[in-house]
Amino acid sequence: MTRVAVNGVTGQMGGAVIEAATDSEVVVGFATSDTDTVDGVPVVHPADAAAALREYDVDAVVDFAIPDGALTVAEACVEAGVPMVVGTTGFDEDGMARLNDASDSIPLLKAANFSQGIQVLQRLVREAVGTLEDYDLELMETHHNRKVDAPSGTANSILAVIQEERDVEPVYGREGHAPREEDEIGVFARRAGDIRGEHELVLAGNDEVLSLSHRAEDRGVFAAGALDAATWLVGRDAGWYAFGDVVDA
Ligand SMILES: NC(=O)C1=CN([C@@H]2O[C@H](COP(=O)(O)OP(=O)(O)OC[C@H]3O[C@@H](n4cnc5c(N)ncnc54)[C@H](OP(=O)(O)O)[C@@H]3O)[C@@H](O)[C@H]2O)C=CC1
Ligand SMILES: O=C(O)C1=N[C@H](C(=O)O)C[C@H](O)C1
Repeated sequence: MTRVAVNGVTGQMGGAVIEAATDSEVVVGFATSDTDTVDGVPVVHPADAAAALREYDVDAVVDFAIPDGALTVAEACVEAGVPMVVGTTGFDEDGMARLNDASDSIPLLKAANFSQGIQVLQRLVREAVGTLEDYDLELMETHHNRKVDAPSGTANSILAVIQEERDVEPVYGREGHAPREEDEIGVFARRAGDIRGEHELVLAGNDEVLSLSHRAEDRGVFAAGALDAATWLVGRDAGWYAFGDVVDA
């Protein structure tokens, strides 16, 4: 059984990871709030993460927190020589560079979305955008009202795939007199209720519309994917890995 530490253990995804851990064992969690345990899992402050990784003999860290917290724990993973699965989204350029630096020393796998459906959606997006070359593109995502980053990490990763196929400029919402330019892609983020995560790419020609969409119905899908990634990552060489490496394995 993989011995896992969960960063962001007091959060929505932290709880989902504890619940999904049947083939692995969550032995410790990290969070800043003054909480001793979550579902029987001891909670340690991220500042003490390196010592805890050793004390609890952790095989891999699964992270769903905030960028600053993820970076603190990435540095602890480097210090303790423990692989890390990063699920947190919303890193800036400097944060991404620091994760990259960490991956020089430890195996680090980062994914904006740990569902298998999104992996397939990314392939379909590439094919559709590459084939329907002159169709207008619009990208939409919807999440729960507690999500802090926008657009979602998944929407940004879909946009990155699109931009590998086509030279389009994102326009983040429209207001007032805003006619559509030929080379633009509208990107829209909605926040409401407890929606787990919905993504849709619309490709519109003059007489037809193709819509590619995905809806996560339970956080357990992300938690299970991240735990699979953690088990897969143990024993790998230091480096940067993607969820596709796990799904294709
Ligand atoms: N890749 C994927 O498949 C998915 C990614 N996500 C991403 O995961 C992240 C978390 O989402 P969610 O669980 O909904 O968010 P929550 O707000 O519910 O949880 C965030 C957690 O981070 C903790 N935290 C805050 N500051 C720090 C810190 N400095 N160090 C360590 N932990 C800290 C919080 O606890 P405390 O305040 O006690 O420190 C809390 O436990 C988001 O970036 C989200 O986009 C979400 C779902 C799927
Ligand atoms: O915050 C969330 O909830 C989610 N975040 C990820 C993202 O930003 O893409 C993945 C998923 O959509 C849920």
